[in-house]
Amino acid sequence: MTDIVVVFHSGYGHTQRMAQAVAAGAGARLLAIDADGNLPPGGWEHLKAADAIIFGAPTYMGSPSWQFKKFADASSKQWYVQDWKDKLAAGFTCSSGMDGDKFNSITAMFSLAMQHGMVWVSQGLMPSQMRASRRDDVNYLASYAGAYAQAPSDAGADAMSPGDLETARLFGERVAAFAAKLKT
Ligand SMILES: Cc1cc2nc3c(=O)[nH]c(=O)nc-3n(C[C@H](O)[C@H](O)[C@H](O)COP(=O)(O)O)c2cc1C
Repeated sequence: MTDIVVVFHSGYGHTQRMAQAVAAGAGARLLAIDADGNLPPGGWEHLKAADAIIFGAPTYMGSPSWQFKKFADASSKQWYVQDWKDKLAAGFTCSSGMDGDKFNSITAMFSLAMQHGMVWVSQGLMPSQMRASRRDDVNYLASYAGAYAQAPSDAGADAMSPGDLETARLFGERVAAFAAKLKT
């Protein structure tokens, strides 16, 4: 049995819906970074025990939200003792723009994972980029390094693209499949 944690921040609920979809696919537990950038009690212990940690944050001003960055900086304690070394890592983000500099958020998560000596899992889905492709197709945003979602800035979290949420679920499944392989 693998132990996978989705640790994420969400200001307005969009990334939270993504996190729920990733967790559903991975069979993971959710660990929310709060509005002050802190984990709930026991959060660091959960991360230490995990086989895989999936990072999630909204893209704000071209990078992960400051709350996620506070969490990342706080993980320097774990870095000192290499608590997360050889765990699987992966990342996802949501923003309003079709691009919106989401890649910068994923690379911030990638760099965090590399500093911790983790092993990065890519998105692993082919992009939906044909003329016949539709917005609600899986991986319509054509990401490779992590999972993307996009939600118009005047739309609530309830109006997210079903294709983006399915992309997130499949992404979680992929991380879980690798975690299971490493356990055998
Ligand atoms: C402070 C702030 C900065 C933002 N910067 C960006 C940005 O750089 N690119 C973008 O596409 N969307 C940007 N957005 C839009 C959010 O990424 C988008 O609304 C996202 O769905 C929010 O996720 P959340 O509900 O999990 O907080 C920004 C929103 C806020 C509040």
